[in-house]
Amino acid sequence: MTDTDLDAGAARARPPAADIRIAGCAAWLPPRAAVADAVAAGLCDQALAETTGMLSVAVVQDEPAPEMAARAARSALGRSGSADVSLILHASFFYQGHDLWAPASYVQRAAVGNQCPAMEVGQVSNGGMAALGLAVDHLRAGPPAGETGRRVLVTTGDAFRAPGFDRWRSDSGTFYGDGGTALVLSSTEGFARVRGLATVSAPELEGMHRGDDPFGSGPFSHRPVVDLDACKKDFLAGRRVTRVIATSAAAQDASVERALAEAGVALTDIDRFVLPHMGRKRLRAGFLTRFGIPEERTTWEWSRRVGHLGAGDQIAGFDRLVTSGGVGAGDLLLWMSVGAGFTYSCAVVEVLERPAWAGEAEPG
Ligand SMILES: CCC(=O)NCCNC(=O)CCNC(=O)[C@H](O)C(C)(C)COP(=O)(O)O
Repeated sequence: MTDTDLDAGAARARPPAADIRIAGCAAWLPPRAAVADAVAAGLCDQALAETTGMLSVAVVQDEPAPEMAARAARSALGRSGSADVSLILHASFFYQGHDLWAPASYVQRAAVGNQCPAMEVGQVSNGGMAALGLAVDHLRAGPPAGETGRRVLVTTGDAFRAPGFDRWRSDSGTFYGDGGTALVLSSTEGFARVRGLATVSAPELEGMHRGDDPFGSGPFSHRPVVDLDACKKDFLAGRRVTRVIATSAAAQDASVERALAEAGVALTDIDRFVLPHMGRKRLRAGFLTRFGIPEERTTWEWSRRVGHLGAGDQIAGFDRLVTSGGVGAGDLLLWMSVGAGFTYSCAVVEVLERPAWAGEAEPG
């Protein structure tokens, strides 16, 4: 794909979002493990810890990933005032607890108990935003005859457990946390609304997360622990990293431009930024410096204590801002996301009112 194609893609801005609302949100996060303790235990390198600026990550003991998602879903549905949904989308990207099984159906049985379609969305770290995009398109299609409106439940859930994953070293520059998140979207009512949303792909970068590995015969057939640095080293060996960064930046810029255009706002109109839970070096390189975003206008002070929740960073960050009372009526939020592939999503969310349950967040 050439930049020209990307430009053409950027030019094909979607029609303005119908009035798609956010009716509920929640996150279920386990207790935190301090980075300093991981360094002291030799699990994490001191120098890397310093460049990331991370202070802790959420580490689950026993709960499976889909159970954390179901707990968040029950909370979000309760906050939304109804368990009525016409579609369930569950996004994740690591092991969900069984080799061949339907985690979205687990979430549906455990948290909803209805018969609507329930399916999984896989777009690695962009999975939550990809599910949001599919939900918005589903809601824009309008309710079937005789119905006044529709609602969609989006959940995410990941637990980055050993031995297959090393939350400190599998993807250096990003420390991984465990947790579940949930978002309830509605075509009729809610405390916030999606003003714009865009996703742009750069498939020429997909090799970065497989490197020179041949396709395997089963999980972990090349190495016992995920090692994204090894794949990235192979991928970059045959390429100019400046070209890789330029391709990545062009697609990310297109997603931001399209979302802002759909919302009819400028970057300078944004009040708060909900960003991926990467370490500070990556956050600066990919977001803060590139887009001139002040750190204090982001969720960093909180996300540096949570870690990268797989597909759930943006929903978790939004939930944090709402439940902590950090946002109110009229605030414009920009949700920004990137996933291996690569795919880049961006959403403009306007807070219409502070919901009655806002301010429930526990400290930290
Ligand atoms: C695998 C989980 C996932 O989907 N993560 C999101 C995609 N990964 C990233 O954005 C990682 C950070 N960025 C990159 O790797 C860039 O593309 C670079 C520019 C290739 C190298 O960045 P660095 O390793 O130096 O931080």
